[in-house]
Amino acid sequence: MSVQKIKEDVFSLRANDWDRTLFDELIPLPDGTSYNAYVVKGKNKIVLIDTVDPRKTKELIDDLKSLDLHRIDYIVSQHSEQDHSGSIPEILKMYPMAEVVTNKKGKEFLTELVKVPEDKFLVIEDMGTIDIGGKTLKFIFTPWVHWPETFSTYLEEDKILFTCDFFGSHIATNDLFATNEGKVMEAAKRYYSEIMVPFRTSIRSNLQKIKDFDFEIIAPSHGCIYQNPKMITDAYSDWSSDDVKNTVVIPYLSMHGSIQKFVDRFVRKLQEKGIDARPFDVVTADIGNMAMALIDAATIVIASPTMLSGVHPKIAYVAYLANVLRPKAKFASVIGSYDWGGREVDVLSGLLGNLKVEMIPPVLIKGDGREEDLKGIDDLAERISQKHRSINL
Ligand SMILES: Cc1cc2nc3c(=O)[nH]c(=O)nc-3n(C[C@H](O)[C@H](O)[C@H](O)COP(=O)(O)O)c2cc1C
Repeated sequence: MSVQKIKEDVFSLRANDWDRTLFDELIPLPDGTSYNAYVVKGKNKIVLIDTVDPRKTKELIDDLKSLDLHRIDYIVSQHSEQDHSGSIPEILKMYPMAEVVTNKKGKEFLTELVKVPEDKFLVIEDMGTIDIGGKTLKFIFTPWVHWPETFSTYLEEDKILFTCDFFGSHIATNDLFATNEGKVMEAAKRYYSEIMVPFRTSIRSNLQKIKDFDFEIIAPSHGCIYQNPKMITDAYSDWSSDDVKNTVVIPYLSMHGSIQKFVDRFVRKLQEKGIDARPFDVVTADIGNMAMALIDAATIVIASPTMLSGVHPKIAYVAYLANVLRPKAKFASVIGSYDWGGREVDVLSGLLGNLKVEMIPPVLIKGDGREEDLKGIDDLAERISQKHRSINL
């Protein structure tokens, strides 16, 4: 953890989690992640914006000590999830006079999740302000990025927008700012692909809402700070739009090589048609890479052997994940291999009920197929190509 100055009397207190390998016990973290708290010193009051994951509380406490803060008046909790709120009880022990600033919903969550006592809260309204002496905090409710209570804080005089999870990225780094743009945007996309992707509608309305504010810096509570906020707001506009790319994501699995053979052929046929084919062997793939590819793929094709009348359980897991992430794909299909029969397509269709996709007829092949059966794979690639052209891809 380290204290870094952002502007006069505004500090970043970042706890890098270099060694964390999984987020939410789900998405791999090739570059770790971070939990960022911020201190804003006004002439009259001192504010801590967000805290850190409980496993990093000691680092936050050391940073606060190094800043030699004799008091904290407000702990602004923009998001009640434990990786940002988990240290609040310990910080309250250090600074018992501090009030926990949050909205009504945040108060409910913090009471339940981290047991903040009832008398510690200062409940704010949307667009409410707090004057801390020469600096003004304005609270902008940005719900459902990704919980219902989430809000952002605009520091008017310094033109900084603190956004907590909104615009976050999974990266542990010593760079205060997003200077390594390629790396940070990849980390932001990985973050978006799990946390934000189901909330496209809320993201769009929150992007509209924050447009009214003249901010020069976005300071999220994961990853780097953006000195060029347009870089990340433009990416969010693109990711949350209805636009899809000329991409087919193909989660697949093969026990004896049949599906592997079909997928290899399918990928080649798609590539010949200029389509970006993205196969993911679900047994070995980084599921985060697959989630990132799902953000804006036009089509998903799931390829599985029939197993016990349905699909392989590892494919069922990925189908379930795609269904809850609700990516904006327009088309879907299935490639299957079987020996005696089953309900593979029905099972997969049942797992993908959330997706607003047009189903393209599946290709089911016995065993590893004969040459005439494999033509079905080529036909599927051609149908997908036609569908993509029909939406101008
Ligand atoms: C545990 C297990 C269960 C299976 N259940 C079915 C089934 O219910 N129906 C069927 O037609 N084939 C079933 N199969 C056969 C496979 O679907 C078939 O061999 C397929 O071609 C395997 O594809 P792969 O070579 O890509 O692994 C089963 C195979 C295994 C190993």
